[in-house]
Amino acid sequence: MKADKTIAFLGAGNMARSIIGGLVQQSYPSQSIWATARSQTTLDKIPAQWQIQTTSDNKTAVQQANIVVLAVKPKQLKDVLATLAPVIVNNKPLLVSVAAGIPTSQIASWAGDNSLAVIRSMPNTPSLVGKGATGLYANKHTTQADKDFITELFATIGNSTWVEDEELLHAVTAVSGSAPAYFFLLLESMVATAKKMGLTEQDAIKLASQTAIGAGLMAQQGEYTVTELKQQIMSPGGTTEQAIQFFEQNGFKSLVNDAMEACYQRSVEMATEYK
Ligand SMILES: NC(=O)C1=CN([C@@H]2O[C@H](COP(=O)(O)OP(=O)(O)OC[C@H]3O[C@@H](n4cnc5c(N)ncnc54)[C@H](O)[C@@H]3O)[C@@H](O)[C@H]2O)C=CC1
Ligand SMILES: O=C(O)[C@@H]1CCC=N1
Repeated sequence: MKADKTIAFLGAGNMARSIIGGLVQQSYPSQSIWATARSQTTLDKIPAQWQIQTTSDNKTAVQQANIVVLAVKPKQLKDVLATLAPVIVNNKPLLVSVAAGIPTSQIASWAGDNSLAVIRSMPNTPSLVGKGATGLYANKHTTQADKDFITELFATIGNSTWVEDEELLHAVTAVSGSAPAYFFLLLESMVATAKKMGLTEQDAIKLASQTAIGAGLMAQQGEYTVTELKQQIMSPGGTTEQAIQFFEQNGFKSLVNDAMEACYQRSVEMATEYK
């Protein structure tokens, strides 16, 4: 990609570090990446070999930036933007929020100008290993060039999906933003049982995580539906059938549905919680 823009990440926490790590590994010029945090302890978690620019002063980072990635917690965003409003209104960087729930209109308003270009994203932590899945929405003040750059940016760390209706980002949060944790929960449970069955933790993780990667790749190929892929493993009278029947008869699908609905509803709530 044309790496000609300076990007400032405000809030160098888990999500920002996942995206930055992905960008650095894909050779985005490290001198064009800034990351901020209030404490030095947080900044120290950024690997020194990334050689990016760090500061505890958001204003210093924003002043250099063409793109400002808002990566603090949703409840911190209002105060962060209020303090930076004068420099944002003056420099008009493209704002890219990763914050769950908070609408683009709210972000522009907190930043002091309703006509600011704001892109709202919902990435996920596998961005760190180049396998991120990101949902994107652009407000009407964003140019096609802004959208193209952000598409390319997220393409360096995985794939991305634009939605035309901002409300759909709540669903993206339930399907991919929060979802690595669902798979980690499943792996955690599988590894615990594998250990009871006699495997070492290391072998169990090696087997189960490779299985997760393989299943994901097959689903992504799209040659068969996920239902067909599931059925291909279920030999009649065999072992898989026992496990799948147990899952399905004991409410697995409704459990997944209810968990995702809870995630979605929390995202909706967060849209108004921090006004
Ligand atoms: N963790 C995840 O998997 C995902 C997180 N998100 C969103 O990313 C955002 C950040 O989440 P995490 O990285 O998980 O949280 P985090 O707590 O790891 O990171 C937030 C960082 O912001 C820093 N910070 C707090 N106040 C600040 C200020 N005034 N100026 C500069 N830095 C400040 C904190 O030191 C902290 O390191 C949230 O808005 C969340 O909704 C979105 C998608 C996935
Ligand atoms: O749990 C959260 O609120 C954030 C948003 C998506 C993933 N983590």
